[in-house]
Amino acid sequence: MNAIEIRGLRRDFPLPNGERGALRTALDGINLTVGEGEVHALLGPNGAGKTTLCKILATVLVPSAGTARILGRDVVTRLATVRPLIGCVFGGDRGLYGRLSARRNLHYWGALYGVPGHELRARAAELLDRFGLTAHADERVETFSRGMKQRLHLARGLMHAPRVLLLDEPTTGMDPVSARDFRTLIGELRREGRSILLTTHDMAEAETVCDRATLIDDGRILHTATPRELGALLSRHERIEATDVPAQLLAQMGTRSGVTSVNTGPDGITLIEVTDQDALTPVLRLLVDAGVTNLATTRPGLEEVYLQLIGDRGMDVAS
Ligand SMILES: Nc1ncnc2c1ncn2[C@@H]1O[C@H](COP(=O)(O)OP(=O)(O)OP(=O)(O)O)[C@@H](O)[C@H]1O
Repeated sequence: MNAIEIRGLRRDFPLPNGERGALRTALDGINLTVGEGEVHALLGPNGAGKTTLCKILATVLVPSAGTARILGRDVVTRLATVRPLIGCVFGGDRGLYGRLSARRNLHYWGALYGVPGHELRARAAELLDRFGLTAHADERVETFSRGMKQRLHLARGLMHAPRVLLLDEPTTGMDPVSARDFRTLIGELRREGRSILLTTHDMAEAETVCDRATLIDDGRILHTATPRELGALLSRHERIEATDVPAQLLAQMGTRSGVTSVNTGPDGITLIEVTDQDALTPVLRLLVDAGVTNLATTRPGLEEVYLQLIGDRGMDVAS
């Protein structure tokens, strides 16, 4: 059974200042499957429809058409059975009570999600520890930094140990160390068998943590594939990065069949593109025979694919 199964999903909103009956289509016939135990990244520019999709899966918004199922249960018709299966982290200030302590917030949400009374304390303490919040556990949440609130959001989403996690930009506002810890956490959650749908603007994050990624733009899916397959979409070429390549060899390299380009940047790194795997091995051998040991083969990463397919609208490319 799939963790998430979406068929022909559509969501229209009335245009805020539009004519009566005028609609904006936020999701336009989405089909998407997330397997059990899969970490799936949803990538797209501002306004692409990511949050709308997460909200429908979280049962807080109904679709205009189409269906969405969580572990086989329809999110509209079987709402009560879906809710205990999902943990949602939407960030921002919603969902946390500023005047309560972090611990009391977790007790409150755990109780709401049906965690038995005798387990609440232990579960909250474990999660506070896991997210580095134990030292502040009894302080009011309104005194927390944005990053601390974001970590508390994650803890809240895990209180009832949901099988499916919906994370909408979970690392926004986190410092780099917390963001790195977050990636480790995703790995742990995957090993526990949980399935995760994660929206992010951070390509490096998506590339490191996800099994597959879906690129979404203007309410439509452009591609779903592993980061490596997406890289291959852009280029059938293999690339070699090498440093300290002798000038004579560089000249020789440029005339070899199967080599499409040779460029050395100001940092001294030479990028050699070859047509396919067959052309790769002899070029690598030439480099090694010439004493070049600092070598790596690469394919375009998610960020390059994203920029090529979608452009830099709403994209955090600096990270
Ligand atoms: N309640 C609403 N009423 C009207 N239009 C809405 C509503 N919610 C979303 N939209 C519109 O639907 C489209 C998709 O919005 P959504 O928030 O899902 O995008 P997103 O991909 O999450 O963007 P971001 O990366 O900025 O969070 C946008 O054009 C948005 O303006």
